[in-house]
Amino acid sequence: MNAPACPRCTDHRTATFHVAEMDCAHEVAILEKRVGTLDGVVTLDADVLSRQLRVHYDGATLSVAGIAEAVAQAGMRAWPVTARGEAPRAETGMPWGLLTAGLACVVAGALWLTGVRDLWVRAALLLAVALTAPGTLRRAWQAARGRRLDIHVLMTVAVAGALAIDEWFEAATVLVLFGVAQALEARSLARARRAIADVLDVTPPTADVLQGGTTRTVPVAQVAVGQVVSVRPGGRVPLDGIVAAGESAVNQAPVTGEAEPVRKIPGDVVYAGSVNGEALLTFEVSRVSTDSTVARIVHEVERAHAARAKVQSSVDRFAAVYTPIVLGLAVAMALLPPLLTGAPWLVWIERALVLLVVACPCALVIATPVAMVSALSAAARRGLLLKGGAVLERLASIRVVALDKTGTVSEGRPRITAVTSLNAFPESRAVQLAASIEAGVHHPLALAIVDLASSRDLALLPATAIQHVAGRGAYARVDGHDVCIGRGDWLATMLPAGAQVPDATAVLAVDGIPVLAIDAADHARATAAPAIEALALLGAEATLLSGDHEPAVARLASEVHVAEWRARLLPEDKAAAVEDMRRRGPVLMVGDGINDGPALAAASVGLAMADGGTAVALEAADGALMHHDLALVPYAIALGRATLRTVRTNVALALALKVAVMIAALAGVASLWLAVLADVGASLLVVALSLRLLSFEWVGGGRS
Ligand SMILES: Nc1ncnc2c1ncn2[C@@H]1O[C@H](COP(=O)(O)OP(=O)(O)OP(=O)(O)O)[C@@H](O)[C@H]1O
Ligand SMILES: [Zn+2]
Repeated sequence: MNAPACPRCTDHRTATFHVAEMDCAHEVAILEKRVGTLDGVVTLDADVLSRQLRVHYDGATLSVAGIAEAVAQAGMRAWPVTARGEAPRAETGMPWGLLTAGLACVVAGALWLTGVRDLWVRAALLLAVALTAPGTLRRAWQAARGRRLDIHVLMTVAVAGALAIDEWFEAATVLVLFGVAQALEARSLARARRAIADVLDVTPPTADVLQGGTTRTVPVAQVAVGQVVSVRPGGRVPLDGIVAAGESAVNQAPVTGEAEPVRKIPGDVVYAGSVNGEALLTFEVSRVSTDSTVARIVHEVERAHAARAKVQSSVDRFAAVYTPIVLGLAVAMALLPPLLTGAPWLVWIERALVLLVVACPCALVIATPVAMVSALSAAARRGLLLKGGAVLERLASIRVVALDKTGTVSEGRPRITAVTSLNAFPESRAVQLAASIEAGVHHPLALAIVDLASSRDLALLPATAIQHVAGRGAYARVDGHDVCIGRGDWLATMLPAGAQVPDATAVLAVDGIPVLAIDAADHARATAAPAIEALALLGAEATLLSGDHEPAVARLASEVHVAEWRARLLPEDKAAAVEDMRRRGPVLMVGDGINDGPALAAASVGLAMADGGTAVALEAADGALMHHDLALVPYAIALGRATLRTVRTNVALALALKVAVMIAALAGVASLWLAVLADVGASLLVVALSLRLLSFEWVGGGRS
């Protein structure tokens, strides 16, 4: 993987590690302090969900071993991850020790109830403690050595305290419950990771390469650009490429999210991860596997995981002060009542131990990343690529939506509706000259004008010195004349003062005299009107931005029921218009990312229509629509809101549970195992609620 250029390294490298102990905010904070400050480390991304640590460093001053060493000094172990998704330790398998310990607790309880006391009960409890304590003790020791205070240390202190005051039953049940909690949490997180990976992991591992008349099946990583690959009917396309032979309907939903299969004929682009339809296709590979569109999407989504949202940072900050405060409270609770009022020590120590367990902020910390990652994956599956939780967060607040007209709301395939000759210039000659320039220009209008000329059987004349001025028009020398075509106001500045330029989509001038007015119309996309209606349901007003002249913009606006529009904008005016709209609230701008880069950047959130993933669009914006479905615009806002709502619910639930246990502890009705149960419950609840976002659907209507 290429590291981004940065001035701080002479030898850029990026390494990814799996750190099994990194399951809470403490660990991340410690790693940031210990590893982040190492000589040669440029950036450090820690992802609690995948327990991965990504380090960008200067290979000249630091090595993978050096980083692993620093992690070890912090009391954790770092395993280098070589390929995506490869974790060194599977957290599955039957936890026999835990089951036996649980059974021992049940037996002890039963014996105690039936009146058998002391020896046997104690033996059963001892067995339970012996089976469960070592794991927790080892982790606590690692943490203590790295001067970290984590849940294992808290648990060890709590259990030691319980044993010290001769509460064997408490100690054993707490250890067993804690073991169950850890196992469940690991399992549900592993499930979350798998669910997310499944969404994104769509490319087959091998490709059928045609070489000298035979087909060889080789790993996709070994296929080079230019090789010819075949895909059987029903098979998955292994790499990005251009169809060389065959004709088939291809379902590219896994890549672009579009539901309908797309017909592919020779010359068309196919994307790795798409599913081939009814016929054999052969195609020439255009990108190596690590550079395919879907690989880039995965890369963006993975990078997005590390980009922290504001809520996440504030939750982490809160967790960082929460733990010491509750710990302080626990110490005060153990000491003050007995010292001040002479209350019995045992009672208050036991109550303080409960607080130690409540002090673990894990459920709070895990609340945000699981929700964010689930939402980002759900979006990616639908063809909406978002660059991180921060984007989701800003989407939630959107009040105004600016839509670029041509290519975004309209299909971007204008047809010429009228041509009017001016100053008695022959119309055919004018159309011929216009098409001769436009043949050398890349613009939707240019295509329409060339089409018009060919439908009238007008031959194109050679044009020299063609200049295209973005958002304005073009000029050239054609057949010995100075020919200029473009928007009226721009053309007026190119002509001798006082020239009469009519109002039209474009005007053609020959040797300084306007000779042809061209009117064009473009169809609205079928998805535009419903999307704008859905936006209204979400309380977001839509505004159309266009470089076209007023009548054309007004016509399209009324077709899709947009009350507000702005016409005759130059590309730089669009950015100013967005700035202006921001006074009314956060603005979402949707454009095609080519002429409207500045406007996308000026908006609170800029989404580009990437249509299969042009790199430009991905880089310029906060996200991209991988296919032309405007329904993704209201979906994005609804998803952002649902994500924030989930995060807030999660944090509130986790806090409420903890406060309830705290109050119960103060009142003396909470036991240690109840505290552990509340802690597990909170973590599991938070993960379960967040995973619901994986299947988030929004089609307009009540929710949100
Ligand atoms: N190649 C061209 N030929 C003729 N006119 C052009 C050309 N390029 C631009 N123009 C003129 O400049 C105007 C603005 O062009 P621009 O490409 O910025 O936007 P647009 O095609 O109108 O799309 P949008 O509605 O998204 O702004 C066009 O409406 C047209 O009048
Ligand atoms: Zn670097």
